[in-house]
Amino acid sequence: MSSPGSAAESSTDPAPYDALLLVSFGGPEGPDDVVPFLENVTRGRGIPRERLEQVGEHYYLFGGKSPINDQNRAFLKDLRADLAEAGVDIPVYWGNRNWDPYLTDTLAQMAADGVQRAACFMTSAYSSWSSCRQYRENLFAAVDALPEGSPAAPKLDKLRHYFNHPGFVEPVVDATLAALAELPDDVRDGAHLAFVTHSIPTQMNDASGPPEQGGGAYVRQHLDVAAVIAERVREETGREHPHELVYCSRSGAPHVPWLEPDVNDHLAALKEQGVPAVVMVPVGFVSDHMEVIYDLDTEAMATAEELGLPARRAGTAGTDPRFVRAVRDLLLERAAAERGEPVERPAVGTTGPMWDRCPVGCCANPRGAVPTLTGEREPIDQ
Ligand SMILES: CC1=C(CCC(=O)O)c2cc3nc(cc4[nH]c(cc5[nH]c(cc1n2)c(C)c5CCC(=O)O)c(CCC(=O)O)c4C)C(CCC(=O)O)=C3C
Ligand SMILES: [Fe+2]
Repeated sequence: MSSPGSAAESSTDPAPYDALLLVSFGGPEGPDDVVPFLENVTRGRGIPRERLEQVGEHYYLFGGKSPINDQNRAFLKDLRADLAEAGVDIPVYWGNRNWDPYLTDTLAQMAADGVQRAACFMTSAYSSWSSCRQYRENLFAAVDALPEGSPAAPKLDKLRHYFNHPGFVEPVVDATLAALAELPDDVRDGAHLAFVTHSIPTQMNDASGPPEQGGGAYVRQHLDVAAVIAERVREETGREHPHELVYCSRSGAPHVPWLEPDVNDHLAALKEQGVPAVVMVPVGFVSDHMEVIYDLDTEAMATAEELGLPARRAGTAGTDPRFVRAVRDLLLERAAAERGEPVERPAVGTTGPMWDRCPVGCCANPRGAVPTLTGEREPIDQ
């Protein structure tokens, strides 16, 4: 952790950055948006039609509206307030991969506003093609889509991965403690912690992280942070709750291997083993978007109920002030680093602070090379 008076905390200077860009996934805002949104997400992906119809139903169950855009609006509001209060003078923009405001429109606006160099914060904390590199491809495509003769696009940098930043982890520790506290007294002590993240194809996990580290970064990063949270929970409760990493939201064709076990199968296995209760900790997600409110709160909770397994779901980092502040800290840390000043890089667990620029070939696209921005060499193919 940085101490008072450290370079990272005393400076409020965002230079060389003159803008911050929140990069997210996007989601439908009403029933008419659901099909076009799903088409945007799955273009060229070979996801079975039945799966798409099912996922459409998840959205219709919530009025055709994903919570993710409102969550990003709330985050932006708090982030702008945090920056203003700390005296960090910088505009904050927002662009999505799959829905309005689209990154292409946001980049055009930033160019028109004369932004020279922007730091990008992604609402996705871990390494993998889906959770990191694909956003970097989206940034390239957004810049590439600027019409001929329009003002030059800003230079873009991605703020480092924050899955192991204390500002992301500590809110999840507290949320886990709160969920444990909600369990009935007679089952709490024996409860397991089921850390949940988005399943991805095993091949995508194998290709995650820098090639010279042998891949598997997606799972490794989750295991690292899960161990940290479980240990922090042990410190706070004086009791060790066994923990596992499990997965939700598998899509893709059945013959393609994805990361397992699925959270629902895991709940059944826990019941079978005589485990008295479980807390699901959606450590792979930064806010309570559709994967959380459908796949966990609706589906997995129904599974737990059927099994007669007492279960609670821990909250996500969301708009916790510590998480909002982490964005400010990451911005100022990177700004100082870019100015050549010494910086402290807070990180928990065993992985250590992540790089500022993704190495060449990091998180390879399973479908072949696509140019990206914000890496060590850009724009690059793999
Ligand atoms: C790792 C990961 C994250 C976490 C990191 C991050 O946050 O980025 C994430 C987030 C999200 N995924 C989301 C929605 C969807 N993801 C899909 C499909 C897929 N996700 C994948 C991976 C991930 N996804 C993969 C490998 C696919 C298969 C197709 C492909 O290779 O791309 C599909 C298609 C239907 C289906 O098959 O489920 C939908 C609708 C939403 C919005 C939720 C809302 O609306 O509230 C969010 C935040
Ligand atoms: Fe997804």
